Amino acid sequence: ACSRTDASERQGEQPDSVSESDGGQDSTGDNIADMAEQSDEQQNMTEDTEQETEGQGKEQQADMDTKALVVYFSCTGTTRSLAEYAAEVLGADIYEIVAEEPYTEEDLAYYTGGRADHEQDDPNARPAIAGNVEDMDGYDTILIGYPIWHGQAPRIISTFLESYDFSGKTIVPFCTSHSSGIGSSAVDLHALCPDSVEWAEGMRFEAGTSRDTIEEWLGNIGIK
Ligand SMILES: Cc1cc2nc3c(=O)[nH]c(=O)nc-3n(C[C@H](O)[C@H](O)[C@H](O)COP(=O)(O)O)c2cc1C
Repeated sequence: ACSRTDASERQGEQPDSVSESDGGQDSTGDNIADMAEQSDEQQNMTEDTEQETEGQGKEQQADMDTKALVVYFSCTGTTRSLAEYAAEVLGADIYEIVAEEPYTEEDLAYYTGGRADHEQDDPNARPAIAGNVEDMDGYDTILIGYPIWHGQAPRIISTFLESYDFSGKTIVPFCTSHSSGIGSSAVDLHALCPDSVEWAEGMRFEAGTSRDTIEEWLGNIGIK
């Protein structure tokens, strides 16, 4: 399931539409070294666009300066698809949270007293992450996607949120689940970040949610 090998193998399997988006090919935790290069490209594009729209109002200009990063954790690919759609729609970079110790199928079998069950039972569990986001300062909007595990975000999301300084940034949580709603899973993450973080309301999607639905959601919450 969630292994590093799987993650690197997957790179070759991604649809063309994903590799066209800025940073869409960065699906592994280890493989974001070229993000800085991509961000330069994106910066140039932003400047060009700004010149074209000069005089159309400051508010619009402010929107264009926003740089988003789509972060996700996904063991069986459900959340990944949605994260890829979001990155595509926003032209954003994408970063996969990869566990240092990959989750095996056995680890993920819930209600068996396995690894995932244990972690979710312990609010202080902080599974280690392999790799990191190199230039978190360069992003002002962070989308974070996760599967619901026993009504909550997987504890590795807590590890991620405690690993960076998100002061002054906007965080947009979204999740997938078998049937549960988002519940308190997103709001429970707020305490892990500084008060100056602006949290968007979290959103739960079902497996197989379309790109159009993701695009509509991003429009509705005003980040697209
Ligand atoms: C350990 C574990 C706990 C889960 N707990 C719930 C749950 O409480 N409610 C629910 O609807 N689905 C639950 N699921 C199902 C996942 O939320 C769902 O399959 C999700 O879409 C998987 O996302 P992924 O493919 O991106 O990993 C759980 C799955 C695992 C592995």
